[in-house]
Amino acid sequence: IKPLIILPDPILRQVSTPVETIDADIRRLADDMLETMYDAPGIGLAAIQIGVPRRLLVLDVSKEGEEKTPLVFINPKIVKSSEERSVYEEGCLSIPDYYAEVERPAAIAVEYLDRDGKQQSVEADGLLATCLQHEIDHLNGVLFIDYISKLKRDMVIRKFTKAAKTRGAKAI
Ligand SMILES: O=C(O)C[C@@H](Cc1ccccc1)[C@H](O)SCc1ccccc1
Ligand SMILES: [Zn+2]
Repeated sequence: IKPLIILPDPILRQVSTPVETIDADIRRLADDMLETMYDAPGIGLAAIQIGVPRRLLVLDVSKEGEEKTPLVFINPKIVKSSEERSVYEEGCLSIPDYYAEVERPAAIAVEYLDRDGKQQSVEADGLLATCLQHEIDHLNGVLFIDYISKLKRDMVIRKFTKAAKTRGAKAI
């Protein structure tokens, strides 16, 4: 289980670089990310959220009590987005306990490499489409609070900046 990077850490704003070779190290990183995600608990996690600026994300949108379906997306690319849009109340493991409604394309097509380095493509809608777009945003240094009003975003950043100071103080 790896420590999560929390707002306002500037690492979250980095653009992650493509994965060159899919080897045992990348597969171990993906497994570490899945373990960290399940522990949070969350339904998605991008490598940057544990401080690794690589274009790799994991997700599992299976429901409670259902068979787990962990998915690994390497160098994902959105190749199609529907005109139709949907709204979800989103959260983020890097912005704990803050939720806001975000509107995104309702359906997308994504091309990516799987954990064996095999080229894959998937058509997604519903929560999978929302989660995939949320995670791919992370790979580009974009956070879901970038879709809310500037007023609200500045309030959230101010709140987390203050908390970071007190957290730092406590550490001392
Ligand atoms: O990337 C993350 O921080 C994990 C996100 C993924 C996510 C955000 C919004 C909508 C869907 C997925 C979540 O914090 S995981 C926690 C969670 C679980 C169910 C629904 C919403 C958020
Ligand atoms: Zn997030």
